[in-house]
Amino acid sequence: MLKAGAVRVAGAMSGTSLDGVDAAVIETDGEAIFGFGPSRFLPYSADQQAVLSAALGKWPGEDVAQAAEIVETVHAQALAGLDEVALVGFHGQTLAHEPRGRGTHQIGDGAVLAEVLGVPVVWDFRSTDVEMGGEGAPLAPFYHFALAKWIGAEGPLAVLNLGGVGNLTWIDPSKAAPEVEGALLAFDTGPANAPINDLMRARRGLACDEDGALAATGEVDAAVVTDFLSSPYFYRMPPKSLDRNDFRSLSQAVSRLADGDAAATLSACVAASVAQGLDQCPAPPERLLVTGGGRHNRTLMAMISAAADMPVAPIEAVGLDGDMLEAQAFAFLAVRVARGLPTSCPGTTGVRAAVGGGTLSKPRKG
Ligand SMILES: Nc1ncnc2c1ncn2[C@@H]1O[C@H](COP(=O)(O)OP(=O)(O)OP(=O)(O)O)[C@@H](O)[C@H]1O
Ligand SMILES: CC(=O)N[C@H]1[C@@H]2OC[C@@H](O2)[C@@H](O)[C@@H]1O[C@H](C)C(=O)O
Repeated sequence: MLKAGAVRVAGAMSGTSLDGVDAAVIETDGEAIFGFGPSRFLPYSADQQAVLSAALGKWPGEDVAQAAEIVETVHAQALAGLDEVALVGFHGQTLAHEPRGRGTHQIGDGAVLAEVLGVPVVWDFRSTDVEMGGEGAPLAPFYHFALAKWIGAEGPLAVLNLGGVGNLTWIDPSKAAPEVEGALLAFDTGPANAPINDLMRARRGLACDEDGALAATGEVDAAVVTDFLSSPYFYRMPPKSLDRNDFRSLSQAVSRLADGDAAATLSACVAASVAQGLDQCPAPPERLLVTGGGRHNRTLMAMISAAADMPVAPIEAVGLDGDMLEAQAFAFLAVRVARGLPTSCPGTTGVRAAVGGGTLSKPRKG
């Protein structure tokens, strides 16, 4: 039985690591969470990944039709039959992100998906925020706020997502709503899995440093970490956001290192940027809960625990699913858009005022 006011809604996310599509169902009214439904991960094939990878960095007007079709098809497959839902939140695939320049570009047409699934779809979540002077990212923080309430947190806590890029949300759960001043501060911490994956692909032909096994064998080159931390990005006050391939020079910086040392050094850079991010929080969080694929990397997690001055744990410690959090977030945000509630605010994206992004596309009848 659905709680009064709640809807069953699916969300889907194709992240910056280009591994595939996460899809998950939750029950929510866009403010509180009432329950979690089924979830599914559908990987891209190597050929599909190659097409998506080649499309990275492209902007509207450039030919990305083949990549967009892949994104729409794999999402349709991941969402079809997942559960009976009233609404879908569809993030799409980010190809390029330059909020202070050319904007933000996600591919995948929500109107097409609405027709295929026969369900209303909310999509294009980031453009309005950027048009209103915001970073357009991160957007999961409003969901993190609802999760903090769900787990009954009382003091400030932080959620770290280790995807292709890392992002951190500081939450004061004593506030009444996410858009209230002082409830949230959120920003991208720096590169996370993307440079590690790129190294593994180039040196070993592998998708990632499984469990951090390679990094565990290496020595950290401290000079590379120090140089990385001197980037102006780390001195910018949050909110702030990154494109997947910002910090491309980091790959160059480890090119002369042996494989294990390079993996250890990249992981240490990620941990150092997380520590830097924690220092930019308004007050020390009581704990750091880690979500996203990087929490499976034991070496990276150990480095983050050593660098952070607080308990660090995968988000499973509070009964949540760290592999599906972002898909759930876009389900939650879809309901907020449908209800006309904001999805970002000055504390999460630097937008001028709280704003709701997203386009609602309904399937044609008949
Ligand atoms: N067992 C593992 N060991 C090491 N790394 C892992 C493991 N499992 C997943 N990962 C890393 O997590 C990545 C996937 O994480 P996730 O799905 O959170 O990223 P994403 O959603 O694509 O990115 P983003 O949050 O930036 O959009 C993989 O590409 C890999 O680097
Ligand atoms: C532009 C874009 O797609 N950014 C992603 C990316 O992946 C992680 C980090 O960079 C975060 O800012 C964001 O995704 C999550 C889901 C967010 O918006 O909260």
